[in-house]
Amino acid sequence: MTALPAHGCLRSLALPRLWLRNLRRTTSVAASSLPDPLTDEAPLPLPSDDVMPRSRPATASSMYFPKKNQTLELECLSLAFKGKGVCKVADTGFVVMCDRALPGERFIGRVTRRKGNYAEVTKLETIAPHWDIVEAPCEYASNCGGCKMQNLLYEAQLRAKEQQVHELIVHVGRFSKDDLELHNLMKPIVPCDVQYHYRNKMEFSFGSQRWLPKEFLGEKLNGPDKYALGLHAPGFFDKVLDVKKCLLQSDPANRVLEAIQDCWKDPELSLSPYDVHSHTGFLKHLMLRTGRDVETSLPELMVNFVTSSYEPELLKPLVERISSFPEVVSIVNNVNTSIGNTSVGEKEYTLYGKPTIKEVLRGLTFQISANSFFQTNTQQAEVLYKLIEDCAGLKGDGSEIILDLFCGTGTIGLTFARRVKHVYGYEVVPQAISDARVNAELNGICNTTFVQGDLNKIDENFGRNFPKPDVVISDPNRPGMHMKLIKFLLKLRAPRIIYVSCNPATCARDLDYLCHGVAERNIEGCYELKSVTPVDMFPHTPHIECVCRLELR
Ligand SMILES: C[S@@+](CC[C@H](N)C(=O)[O-])C[C@H]1O[C@@H](n2cnc3c(N)ncnc32)[C@H](O)[C@@H]1O
Repeated sequence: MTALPAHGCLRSLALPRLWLRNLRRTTSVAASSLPDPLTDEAPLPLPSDDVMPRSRPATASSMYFPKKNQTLELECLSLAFKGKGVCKVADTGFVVMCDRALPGERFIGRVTRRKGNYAEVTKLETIAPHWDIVEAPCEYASNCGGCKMQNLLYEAQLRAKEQQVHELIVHVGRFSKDDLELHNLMKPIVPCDVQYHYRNKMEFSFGSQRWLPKEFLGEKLNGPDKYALGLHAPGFFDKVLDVKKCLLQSDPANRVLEAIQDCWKDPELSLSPYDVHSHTGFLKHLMLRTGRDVETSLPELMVNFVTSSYEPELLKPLVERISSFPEVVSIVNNVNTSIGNTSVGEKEYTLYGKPTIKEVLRGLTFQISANSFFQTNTQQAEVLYKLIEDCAGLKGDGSEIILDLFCGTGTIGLTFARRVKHVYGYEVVPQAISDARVNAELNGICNTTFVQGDLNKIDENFGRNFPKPDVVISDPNRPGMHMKLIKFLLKLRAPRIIYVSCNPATCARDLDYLCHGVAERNIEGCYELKSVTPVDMFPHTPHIECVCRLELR
């Protein structure tokens, strides 16, 4: 594993700084459905999807505002969260955000939306390519919503991610630049050594409206040719880009995808994709999970068909075909009768083989069911967990208590269990908790307690069922921690918190609360931020993971 230099990359900080300046307390930024850390109820004043500009100093450019549909010549300066390019309108300095624009690129864009004091544009034509251009190896790269950065040199992707985290820690987390430099808080981003075929889980959608790239728009599609199995076209919930292969998943998973693509549209099978408008049709999603046979270390696959009703006879031809692949050890059917787009079924049926697959992480064996959370990049999860363990600084004498918040299937806590006295894990998904208990048993670990519960709804009794922890691991999903949990942690005063985050914006906000408090609520922070290490878990995508170490002051 090699690490890149931390700050050799901050070549375009000036512009993002402008639009991040007033972000932290804004309420008028892009709509967010996040829980509110301030009021416990209202939405959080932080954008979840985008980190958007709110106010800029009055300059000549602030007098300028482009009209909807206007075409502009633009230059991309940096990447913002979710991989959108932060761009400047030539001559005015006005800021626009553009999907798929990359730093250094000059292009013509059309204004699609005005939002507060900035605009969103769609790229029409590149005038001069971005710095660090490379050829994207995937044939779908320019149209697929999955990997937006495949044509950006990997080192440049890392620099952009590192820069984003740095910006958010300074401007949302309110850690001064001097503090950061002084204490050398910001660690270099940890790259991902394997940049393709790293995902152990992919979820494809069946769609009745195949999405066609611009160049094929004139083509007339009839009957099953209109159907698609693949990834949603960016910005469309109802249009699906038909894909035969995805370079992010394993080779066996690609062989299964190809086999299903080969036959599912055959009219003789009478299979129909679910239509999200009319709410008719059968096939909703195809989830492919790759695990490992613990004896042979060879890949083993779970195929999960998500359907709108339980009709195993309809799935039989597909099941027969894919069960002939030696790697396929589990075929399940999640039946979801709701009109929503979720892949979790109200009921799950095993159509072939076992209901679960296994994977090995940090020397432990984990059982994974169709709907349980498991780190999606197993190889990089090894790196992530090692980093978490290093940050936790365990004594290793079996005396310490660990509180593992948002524990999923218990993977982090379980990998610590042999070195500590006891692990207490909390998680909202009941199936993940039962998997965590099975995982403890599977590995002969007896010093863990996993409890199902919603950490957004804790009350004053929370904390009575476990002793004061020496180390808290908190690994929330994208909305970050609820204010109730932040208040609890500030009262608990555990000596160390390791905050693991997949959303650097909410991470920076929560670090701010834990360290600086919330003045308007009379809440005092009591932690000191010791380090922030970005980790690239998902090359070619805008996602960034961070591991942060906090010590009680
Ligand atoms: C990023 S995952 C981390 C899982 C685990 N730490 C791991 O490394 O595999 C976040 C977990 O938080 C759980 N979660 C989300 N909201 C929650 C809530 N309000 N209360 C408790 N758990 C929650 C999710 O189900 C998911 O398992």
